[in-house]
Amino acid sequence: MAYGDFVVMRDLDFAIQRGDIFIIMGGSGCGKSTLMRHMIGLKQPAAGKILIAGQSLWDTEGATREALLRRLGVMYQSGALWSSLTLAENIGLPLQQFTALPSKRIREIASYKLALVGLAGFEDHYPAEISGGMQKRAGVARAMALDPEVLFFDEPSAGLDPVSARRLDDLILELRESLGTTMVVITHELASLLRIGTNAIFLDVETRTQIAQGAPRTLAEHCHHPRVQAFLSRGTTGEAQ
Ligand SMILES: Nc1ncnc2c1ncn2[C@@H]1O[C@H](COP(=O)(O)OP(=O)(O)OP(=O)(O)O)[C@@H](O)[C@H]1O
Repeated sequence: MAYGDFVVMRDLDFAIQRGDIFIIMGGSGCGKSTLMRHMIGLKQPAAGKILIAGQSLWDTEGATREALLRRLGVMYQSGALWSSLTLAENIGLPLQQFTALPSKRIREIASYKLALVGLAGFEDHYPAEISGGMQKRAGVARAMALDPEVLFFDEPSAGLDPVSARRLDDLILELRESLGTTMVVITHELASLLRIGTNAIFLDVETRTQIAQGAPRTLAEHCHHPRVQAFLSRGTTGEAQ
């Protein structure tokens, strides 16, 4: 992965299995967001391939590429909600854009998605009328609008109090359990990543490559690399920020 001549990371090689809660770990500026941008089709790798269900994302185009990208959903830090739209309208927007469903059906799907994230009855609220934790959950509902097989989260609990952050983790676990959605999560939150992560990679800013791979709890116990250990054994509020 590179920006011009600046190589952010090289020799990355990992696989995410269906149903994984896959954590992208590493210190500030190592390239976590950049990696996510590559995986969701926003940035092309300088070298190498990203395969989704065996198809190379950056070697496809047109309808094939669109179909691949439709399998992915993204929940950004802010939840990326439009403040001038109600929650139901926010969730309906991708459905309006990408399907030919009638508006009554779109409204029903929006209600269903809101119920999934514990926001039944909040269809006609505006984002500013609900709490930060609820906004994040509405953001998850929006990311789920088109029933993605893989859901990406960039620092989902940033800015949340510990109780709301834990509820968001519970939601990630529940959705994985009930819908089988694969989750890819960038997070610094140690308690969270140890609790929910089933697999992970650690990106090392010094060597500019991955230096550990595996379940976070296993890495915490068995990985002896000093920088991985330092990351996984710090207090719950991170020095690695
Ligand atoms: N658009 C860009 N152009 C040039 N360099 C960039 C660009 N975006 C990020 N970088 C650089 O690439 C490196 C990786 O950045 P990135 O944001 O992916 O890291 P990160 O691990 O997500 O960081 P953080 O944990 O602070 O969010 C950094 O050195 C950053 O300055």
